[in-house]
Amino acid sequence: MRKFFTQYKPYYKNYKLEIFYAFIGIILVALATAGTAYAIQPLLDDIFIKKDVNMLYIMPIIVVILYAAKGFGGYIQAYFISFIGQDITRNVRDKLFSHVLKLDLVFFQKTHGGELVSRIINDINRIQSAVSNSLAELIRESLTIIALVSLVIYRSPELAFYGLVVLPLAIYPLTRLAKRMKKLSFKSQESNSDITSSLSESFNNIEIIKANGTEDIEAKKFSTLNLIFFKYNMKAVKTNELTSPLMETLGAIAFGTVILVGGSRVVNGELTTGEFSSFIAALFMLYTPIKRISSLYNKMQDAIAANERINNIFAKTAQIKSGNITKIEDIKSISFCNVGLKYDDLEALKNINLEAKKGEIVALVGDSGGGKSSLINLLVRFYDVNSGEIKFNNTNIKDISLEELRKQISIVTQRVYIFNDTIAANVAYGEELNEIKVIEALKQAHAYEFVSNMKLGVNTVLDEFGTNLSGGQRQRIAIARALYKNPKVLILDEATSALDNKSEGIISEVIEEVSHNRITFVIAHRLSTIKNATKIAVFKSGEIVDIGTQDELLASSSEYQRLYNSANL
Ligand SMILES: Nc1ncnc2c1ncn2[C@@H]1O[C@H](COP(=O)(O)OP(=O)(O)OP(=O)(O)O)[C@@H](O)[C@H]1O
Repeated sequence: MRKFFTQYKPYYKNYKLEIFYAFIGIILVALATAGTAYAIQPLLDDIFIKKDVNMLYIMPIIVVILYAAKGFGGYIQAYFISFIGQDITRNVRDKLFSHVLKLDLVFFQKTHGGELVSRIINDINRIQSAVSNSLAELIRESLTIIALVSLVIYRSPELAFYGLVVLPLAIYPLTRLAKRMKKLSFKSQESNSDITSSLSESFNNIEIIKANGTEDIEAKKFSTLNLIFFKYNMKAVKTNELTSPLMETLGAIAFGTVILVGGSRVVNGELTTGEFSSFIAALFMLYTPIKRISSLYNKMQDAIAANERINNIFAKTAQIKSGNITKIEDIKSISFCNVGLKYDDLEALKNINLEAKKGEIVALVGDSGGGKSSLINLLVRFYDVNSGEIKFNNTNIKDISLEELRKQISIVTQRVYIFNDTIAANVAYGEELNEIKVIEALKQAHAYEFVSNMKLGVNTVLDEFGTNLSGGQRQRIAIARALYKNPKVLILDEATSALDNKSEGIISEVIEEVSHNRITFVIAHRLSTIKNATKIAVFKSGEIVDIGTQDELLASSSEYQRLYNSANL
């Protein structure tokens, strides 16, 4: 628990004023609570026994003041404490999201999106009450305990001893319960993120689920996870709720002893009824904050477990480090020199040697799994080479800053990413929006004709999946987006494979038209897309087996002939 608060201590520095106000609230509540117990003595002794009429008028006013002070204190404390908690979690959530976004692509491939959502939303929510409400309650209840214990001792040190002696006995079972709570909280949180993952997977794959009629199977899978979650939660409830009966039983033992000892003092006339009643009231009141603190301690375990999960993500760092070169004026050539790439144990690329010059279209072809996309992964540094090097002009790719590298490269993949925004905003994504430039890019991508026929033109709003466009149109919007930033390197990875012949023909034309002032890489299964490539690299099992123009390869490469013949079946 100390580790938890040490971690969040720096945040509290930003809330000095809020903490001050909250503290005033806390003190008001603690003093008013002890004051209420204190007031019982004059109430009984002065009004009921001594029949003091003045007190009859003073006491109601005192009671109202005490309760009003307690209510007001509670209100300002609740407001400022919530403010601190909400603001800290807002900051941590921002920090975690931007940290996650900067992690390597491999992290996202290995971590389920739903799990990340669960950590950023649910786990951080769990921390919220710990850094604010629970901490404040802890302080408030501790102060209340101090005030009430002082009163109890002041009333009768002997009775106080009998009333409080059982408390140390509670420490061992309470710490056992807390340990168990932490374990269960961890499991419940893991199980919660399994549920979120399962949900996001189902919604992302809804088409395939419906097409295969697997709704019931998916619902059953979900139900199993949901049941596990329920069981962990119930185990946690069972553990947490044990605190209360444990404390009540111990409290009752203490109470019984006090009645026995204190009662006989009253009978003997050593203690007034008022003093005894005030003592009993304070003792009663004392057990409530003690009970609350022990259950708070259990709740804190939930936050500590959530915090560990969050810290696990904060501890992850990107392995792909940015270089120092922040500006590349021109890219005249890109060369792969003896490049090798491994994904864990799988050797995806071996001894790759390839050069692409400005103005060239370099096509990458070969069987599925041959390593073409892996080469592109290296070019945008989604992964780093395991051997050899990639050079931009004469500079190692690792020396260029990631921001600059990715600014100079545009990539169009088979899957088109559309944002729920206007066509113009989709084309200018990540750059400043300039309508003239948008239209220019759309024209280059042969997309302006259909866009200008739409009622709102470039201001037409697209939905997230671009469902109001055809496949070929979506693809051309993606190409326009790629061209908008006027990249020095253009990559088209299977950009034509989902298109009909006419759309594919248009895109082949586009590729040729836009390739003059840059380096273009094209991956295509349809060899017609790349017939005009300057050179074609033929991939097989992670190696380039042949390089040449279409005509050269048709004449000399058996692998290319095989691909060509099977593509033209
Ligand atoms: N992120 C990854 N993690 C682990 N293995 C991968 C990853 N990406 C690709 N692979 C593996 O590396 C090998 C090369 O894959 P790659 O995607 O580069 O082939 P490709 O030629 O682009 O195939 P396709 O034409 O089907 O897209 C394959 O065996 C593939 O399973």
